[in-house]
Amino acid sequence: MTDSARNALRGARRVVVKIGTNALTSATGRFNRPHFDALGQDLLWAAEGRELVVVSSGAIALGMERLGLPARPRDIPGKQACAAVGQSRLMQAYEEAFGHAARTVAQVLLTHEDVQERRRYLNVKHTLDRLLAAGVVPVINENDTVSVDELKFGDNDTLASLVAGVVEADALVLLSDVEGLYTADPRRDADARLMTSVPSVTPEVLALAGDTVSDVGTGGMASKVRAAARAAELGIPCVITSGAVPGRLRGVLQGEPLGTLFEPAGSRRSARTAWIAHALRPRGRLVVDAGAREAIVTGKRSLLPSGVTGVEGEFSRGDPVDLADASGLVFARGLSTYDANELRRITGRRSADIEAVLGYRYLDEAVHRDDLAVL
Ligand SMILES: Nc1ncnc2c1ncn2[C@@H]1O[C@H](COP(=O)(O)OP(=O)(O)O)[C@@H](O)[C@H]1O
Ligand SMILES: N[C@@H](CCC(=O)OP(=O)(O)O)C(=O)O
Repeated sequence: MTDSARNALRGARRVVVKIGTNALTSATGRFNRPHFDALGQDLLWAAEGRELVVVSSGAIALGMERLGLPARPRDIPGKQACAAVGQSRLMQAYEEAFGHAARTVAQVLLTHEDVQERRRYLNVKHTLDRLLAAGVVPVINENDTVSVDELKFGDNDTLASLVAGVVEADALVLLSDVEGLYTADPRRDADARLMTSVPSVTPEVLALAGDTVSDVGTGGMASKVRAAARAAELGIPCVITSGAVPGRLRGVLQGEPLGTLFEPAGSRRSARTAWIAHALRPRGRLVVDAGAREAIVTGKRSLLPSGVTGVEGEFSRGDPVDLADASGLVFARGLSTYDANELRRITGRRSADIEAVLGYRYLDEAVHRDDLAVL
């Protein structure tokens, strides 16, 4: 499997590359321009004959430097102000790196809501598709200046994996300041060994990755492993490797055994199912009986009101809801056909009774199969 996944990387036509703050800055947190220029060469190489999407961090670090701040601000407005200053510096650097080769870049700033709401998700997808068709390299970052805490992706590793799903990428490469996932944090443990491949992300694998120890990065290795797991689940191979060593990206896309490869799960889930499973925040929860759970998980059927035993939370039509069994275990996520009050009134009823109870009927299903993702 590892060999075929490495070969798949060589054949990848649409690639998402995430560049972490640590890959752009020196140990003192300053923008490392010579290093960025070398990285730019790798990116240009990657963009040749492929569709390349860059997800780049660095706005806050570059803004901090320009504003002369000694440490990363802890408060949200402080971070937002740094990002506003740093983002234009960051784009200027990408403009120059790609401009030398007459390649065009585009700035795309996203918040969680942009991939949470179906209409906006499609807007993002269509825009990115159009940019790629025109040979443009989108450079994406979180829209730090407008996003508030609850809306934040939290880290650009998550954003990159969501973007990989949105554009249905063939490969995701996360560039950090380490060679990949080690058996322990290599900064703290000299005996830590590099894992060359991860067939599936188990709780043991997740436990290897610590939180960030640097002042400039936010996600740490743990967020990279989670992002890699999400990509793998979408059927997208993901490699974590070093952006600090020139040529690593090139080598990975040539199928060389570099970094840590997270092997893709067998089948590729449809973009829509992936969006429901991963990009949405549930607004409520439907508790279902054992028969309904069985029908959904094994029979790949819709959820009917007759199988619903409880409705928790307040949500509107079309909102994402978790589906839980009687023990509280969440096993699926979907879009509710009815709002919470409507569902409470038709809970346990046959679909044929919906109209008599509500006076109208949208669909027979509480959650339609097409709007359901089993987790
Ligand atoms: N098991 C591990 N393997 C590799 N790196 C680890 C591990 N656990 C913790 N880390 C730390 O995670 C850091 C990378 O995360 P982060 O600082 O968020 O980088 P970035 O800015 O690239 O997103 C590494 O420098 C390393 O010290
Ligand atoms: N959006 C922020 C980066 C957030 C982030 O995830 O940083 P990192 O962990 O370095 O990838 C910025 O541009 O500074």
